[in-house]
Amino acid sequence: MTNPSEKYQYVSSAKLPTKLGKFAIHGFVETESDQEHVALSYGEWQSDEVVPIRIHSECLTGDALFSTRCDCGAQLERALQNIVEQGKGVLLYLRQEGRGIGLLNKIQAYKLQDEGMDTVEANEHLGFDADLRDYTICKLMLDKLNVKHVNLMTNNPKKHKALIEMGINVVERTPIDHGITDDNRHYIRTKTEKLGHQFSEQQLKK
Ligand SMILES: Nc1nc2c(ncn2[C@@H]2O[C@H](COP(=O)(O)OP(=O)(O)OP(=O)(O)O)[C@@H](O)[C@H]2O)c(=O)[nH]1
Ligand SMILES: [Zn+2]
Repeated sequence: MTNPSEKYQYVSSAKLPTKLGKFAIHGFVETESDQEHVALSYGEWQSDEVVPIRIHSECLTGDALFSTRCDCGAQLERALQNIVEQGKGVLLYLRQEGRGIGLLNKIQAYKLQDEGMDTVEANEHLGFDADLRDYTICKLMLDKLNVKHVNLMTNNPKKHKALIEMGINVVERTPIDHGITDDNRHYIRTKTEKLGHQFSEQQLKK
């Protein structure tokens, strides 16, 4: 098995003041593809402390353009707020747009959804698996930030499993069920029924 540190490199860090608080930003690159990823960190910790973390997959439409087709923008904001409220934490922002199919393919998938398919059917119609994401780089990012024990903010059991397999101690999982709207209720139900995300019926009815 290839050592993750040969596939990915840490590049640099800088201050990142935001409207939510004063973070630092850390840049990483996949050496073969030149794909760039970033981590945001807030506060300080020792390696034996449990650190709240969010692994967030890029969603240009939701994160930056206020789309309510999905819950990404609300989850991103809530995760950063949680980190600031707890005084420490890390956001791994992975450039895996469209669950790994890329932005323009995601827009093609959206069109198919406008015509009646769900997110999984649309991906498959375009010739992709439902979810192409790879979380290997998280290990290098967390090692670099001295994080070994985490409280993971997610509803996605695949992220939980991936961290455990790479030797990260997932002490706790915090659900992140913000941003459910009438526009994305069907999208979230598909995630629950076909991709294994953990939303309760009560959350889906909100
Ligand atoms: N292919 C595809 N990707 C989508 C679609 N809607 C959102 N995405 C992408 O889905 C990714 C977010 O994944 P989600 O399944 O919403 O959530 P998650 O990251 O698995 O789980 P959480 O940690 O609970 O948020 C982002 O990369 C989005 O760009 C869609 O309709 N089709
Ligand atoms: Zn999204």
